Amino acid sequence: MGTQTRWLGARATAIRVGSDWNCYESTTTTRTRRSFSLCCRWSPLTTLASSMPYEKELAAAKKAATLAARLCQKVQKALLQSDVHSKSDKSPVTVADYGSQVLVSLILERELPSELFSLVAEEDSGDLRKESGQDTLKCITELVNNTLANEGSHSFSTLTTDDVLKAIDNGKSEGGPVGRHWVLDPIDGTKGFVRGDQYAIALALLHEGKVVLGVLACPNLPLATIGRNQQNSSSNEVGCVFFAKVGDGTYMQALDGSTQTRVNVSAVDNPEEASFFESYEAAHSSHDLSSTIAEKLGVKAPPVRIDSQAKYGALSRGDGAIYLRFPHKGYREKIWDHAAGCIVVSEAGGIVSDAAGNPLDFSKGKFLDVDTGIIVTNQNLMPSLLRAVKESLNEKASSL
Ligand SMILES: Nc1ncnc2c1ncn2[C@@H]1O[C@H](COP(=O)(O)OS(=O)(=O)O)[C@@H](OP(=O)(O)O)[C@H]1O
Ligand SMILES: [Mg+2]
Repeated sequence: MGTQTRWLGARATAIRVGSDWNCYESTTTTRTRRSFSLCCRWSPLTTLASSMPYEKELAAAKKAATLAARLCQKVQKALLQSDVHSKSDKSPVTVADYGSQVLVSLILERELPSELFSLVAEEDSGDLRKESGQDTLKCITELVNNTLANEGSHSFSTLTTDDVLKAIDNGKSEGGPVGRHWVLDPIDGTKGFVRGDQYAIALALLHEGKVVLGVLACPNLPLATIGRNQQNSSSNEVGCVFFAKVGDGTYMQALDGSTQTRVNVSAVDNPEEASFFESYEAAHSSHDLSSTIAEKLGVKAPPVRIDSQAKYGALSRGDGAIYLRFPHKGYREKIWDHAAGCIVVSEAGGIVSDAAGNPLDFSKGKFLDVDTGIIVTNQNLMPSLLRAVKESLNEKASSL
């Protein structure tokens, strides 16, 4: 099928590529692509479905994150200490972090060919371009080629090391308030990944500074539940994908592709019945402060500590009702550590805010300017949680 064009008036053009109609709005300064749904009166129903807002983008993001998760699973199984390299900030980074970023970058570009592609991602190719990085680069290239071949992605010819470097460097975008930007943490919770614990492939799309879709692939997260009720669960199956797009709710399915189920945050309104998540690593979030807040609020259960945005996924399906994150002074949160988790929780009915109750602002580039910390809970508990946070922070400040 060829490309067809229809003029919709002075400012808009609908272009059909294959079976999809897309709407392009022209202004004097920009030409932005918009999803095209009910206004497309001549579209057949099948076309209408595929042009629902962000539908194609969500399908591409799920495909990319799932394939990246396969690669990560393979590496985590085989992980030996010698596979762990050190970035300049000394955090462990493995071939899987890079490999995951390559796959997501290639798949998004391949699946959404008409997009102006912008990706804000955690890894860069600097270390791999050095003499000392050549063996790692070869290893990543082989890993990505094997993953693509095993998953039957015949549409990719064998990648060279240069293709791999280019795909990694696709992630150099700075983001910002204008246009569309994909946001990727190829392995969120690298320390958990290296430890054999929880991690996530976290992918989100920003449109005009707002998160409009998010996918969290959590290869080690139990399908049933984690935390307080885990011991009652009958299934040992692990591997979940959470996904959400704006206005459409949050869904979860097994990483191996079971039917999707809609999920909702816990409706608990009594803090005594609530449990809370926090970072596994005390260096990433003050466990002391969380425990003061939880005590003030009346939470009885001990904290559930898991790595990565798997915390947002677990909270979106009601495994726990609260997530507290208080990084130590001077740390600046990155958008890729929260964008996907944020929409997964908010579309499931939860609230994500900074410690002062302000929504997170993803429009400022790579960093989030958060006031003190990030708190997540349901609508019922948020007012009392905000009070407990405020009191605890005041007490902490006056004790210094
Ligand atoms: N000092 C400090 N303070 C706060 N946060 C930090 C800090 N250092 C790192 N990070 C970021 O934390 C990401 C890991 O997520 P979590 O903190 O939720 O998980 S963990 O339990 O601590 O592993 C982790 O994500 P990845 O780097 O993708 O693993 C970091 O972006
Ligand atoms: Mg991260």
